Amino acid sequence: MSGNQDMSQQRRSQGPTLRFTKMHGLGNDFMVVDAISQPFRLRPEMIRELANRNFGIGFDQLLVVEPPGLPDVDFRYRIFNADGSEVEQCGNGARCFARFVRDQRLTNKKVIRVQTAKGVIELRAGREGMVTVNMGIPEFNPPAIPFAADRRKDVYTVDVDGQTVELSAVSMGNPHGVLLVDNVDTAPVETLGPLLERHPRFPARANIGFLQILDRSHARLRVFERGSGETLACGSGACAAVVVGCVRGLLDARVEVELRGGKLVIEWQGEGSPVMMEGPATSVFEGQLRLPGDSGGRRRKSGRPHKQRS
Ligand SMILES: N[C@@H](CCC[C@H](N)C(=O)O)C(=O)O
Repeated sequence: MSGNQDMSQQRRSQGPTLRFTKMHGLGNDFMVVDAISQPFRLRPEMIRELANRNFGIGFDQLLVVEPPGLPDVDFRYRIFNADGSEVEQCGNGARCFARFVRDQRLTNKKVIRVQTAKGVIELRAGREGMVTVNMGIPEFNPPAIPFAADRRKDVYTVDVDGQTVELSAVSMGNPHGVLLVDNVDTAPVETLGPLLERHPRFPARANIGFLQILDRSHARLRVFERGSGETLACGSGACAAVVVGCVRGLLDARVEVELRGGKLVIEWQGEGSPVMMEGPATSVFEGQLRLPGDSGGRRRKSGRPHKQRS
């Protein structure tokens, strides 16, 4: 067999090539895949391998762009956590999604409607890489979050690890628990975060936010994300935290939220209104990888720096 034949046989057994873009919103990082112009299907164990920061590409979430399944919608937006679980919402990802579909010329619209697992959200591309997302109306009804409680309350007491903590629960399309803390730098994110993420009162698990209020329009936040661990920023977590702060009478309608990776502006006019989130979306590089022909073996990856467009 010649060297060329040898190589092409090896390529076939290694499977197809997948193009992707690495992006982030305030350090919450993503692998973004266009599943409109290339075939795409990954099993959870392969997503876990790709998310691995040592042996894979490394990301908090995988975002997949698909054709819409509804009228009057531009795309379908699918989100997978680093642990391979598919979820309903990702705010920082939504801003990157808007930038990606415009950079890749999948649309030239400035206002983009996307179908998520929990309804339609609207993304508005602004200047200098900024994107505003209408994140929808928050849901406080316990079964809809889902959170185990016999009636809705602004604050619940939860027993965890031999102690009682107070938290608020809300869905931004995905489930969130929010705890008020005096200082995010010393908050027990690494210890309470994973315990509350998997607490039996959150039957679908939850993202756990630790909120420090500075004044009525400024807050700091750290989030231990369901299925990904603590991230540098969580967009839906920032929305959940502001909504909780408003409901508890501690925050005004427009709040600047400082996360470990940077700042988001969140606006909420109160019950029955949608939450608006504004922040940046950044492309880091484009790459391609060869998927294994059969299952989850190691893969080669290559990347080239991405030219930023604002
Ligand atoms: N980083 C995201 C949230 C991603 C999904 C989340 N981990 C979940 O499981 O619900 C954001 O910016 O909102």
